[in-house]
Amino acid sequence: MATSQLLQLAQQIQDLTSKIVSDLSAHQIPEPNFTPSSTEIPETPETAHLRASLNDAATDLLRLVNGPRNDARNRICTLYDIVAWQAACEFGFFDAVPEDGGASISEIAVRANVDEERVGRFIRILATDRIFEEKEPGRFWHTARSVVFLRDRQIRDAVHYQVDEYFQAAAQTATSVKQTPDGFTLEKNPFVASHGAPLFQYYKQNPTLAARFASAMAGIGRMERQFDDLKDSYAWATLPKGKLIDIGGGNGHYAIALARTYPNLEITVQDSLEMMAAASLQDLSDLSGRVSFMQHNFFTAQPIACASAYLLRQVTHNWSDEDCIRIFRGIVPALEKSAPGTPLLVNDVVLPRAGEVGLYHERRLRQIDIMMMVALGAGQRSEGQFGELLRRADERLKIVGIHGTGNLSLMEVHLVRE
Ligand SMILES: C[S@@+](CC[C@H](N)C(=O)[O-])C[C@H]1O[C@@H](n2cnc3c(N)ncnc32)[C@H](O)[C@@H]1O
Repeated sequence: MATSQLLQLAQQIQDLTSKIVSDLSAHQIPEPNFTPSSTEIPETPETAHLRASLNDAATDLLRLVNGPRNDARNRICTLYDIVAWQAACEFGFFDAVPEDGGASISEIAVRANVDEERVGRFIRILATDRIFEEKEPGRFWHTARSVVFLRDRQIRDAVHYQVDEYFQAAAQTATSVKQTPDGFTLEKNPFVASHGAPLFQYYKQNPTLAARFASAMAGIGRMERQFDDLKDSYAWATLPKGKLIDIGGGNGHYAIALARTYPNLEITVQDSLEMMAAASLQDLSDLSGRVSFMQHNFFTAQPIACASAYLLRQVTHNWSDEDCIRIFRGIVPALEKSAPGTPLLVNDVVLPRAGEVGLYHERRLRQIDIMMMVALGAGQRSEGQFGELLRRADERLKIVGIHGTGNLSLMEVHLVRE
């Protein structure tokens, strides 16, 4: 066993990498590489766990070897990596390079409608992160790390909305903290300081950006294994007859995926008029009407009673405690009219206690917590905080189970009647 901490970390990296390689080999899956034809390591709970441990070990090794000053220099300059991402998304660099065969800076500049000088600078910093490769001077090819954004619009949108409206908002954070000594709210937060309106109102005013946001939500879900986690974390196939109501379901991408996986499910997706417009662009002909859409404001009483279940996916983290209480209360009358034990399923991050999970995993959860603070003056919550909000909404609302193994948990809440 290695005696130095650096060698111990290197040994952990060796052991974890050997496990990954042997698992790939056992399943006859090729190792990933940087070429566009490379496949990714499949997303399973086991690979997610190995990856998190490897990230913890490799990042600690780099932190120690780089040292605090060198590491700080690298970190503060990631801001300029984001600037290059912003240009690449905004001006379509990913589409400007064909999948087979490269493109010169001048060709990319024409397609992107940006001058060659700036295109070259932006694309060269991306290439230092293996996003594009300059195989010949002035000529770039896709890599595995760039071609994904050419092939997958939703994944690109997931990057684009972050480096655009969210990045602008994030820059206002410290200023906004000084202006709000009592804390952030939906009306007073960095996003509002930057864009002049709360997030969902801003999207109401900008339908194109609203459609990009809906597409980004689907993309983010597929950047992790969120659908698989949702699919596997509840016995959807055994839900009794009746509608599953996906409250704040966006353009219905999760409802559609669930309905395609579970032929027993009939789902109504509720959201704003703008999201209904984005939803109507999708081809649902294979679902025989099992997914329907209705406009509904979740701050008003739930209009569908006697459902098989109610789902709130990635909704609560957008709202303050008081607003979450209003959302929960809106569902209570419908739960009262539904069969006893009808679940309210809250699918969101449940923050871990200190030391409960590795730093890599906790950091990813806390990044979203800060994102919610910046964008909505809201945040993620622990199990205790959720329990307290539910109790304040209605004493009878109780968490009866917490399911799932991924970043998001599925809390099963019942209206417990004596
Ligand atoms: C973070 S997104 C989550 C969407 C979807 N559930 C998912 O998991 O991808 C939050 C959703 O809440 C919707 N929303 C915001 N305010 C709402 C309201 N008052 N009534 C209904 N939906 C609302 C937004 O339009 C958005 O689609």
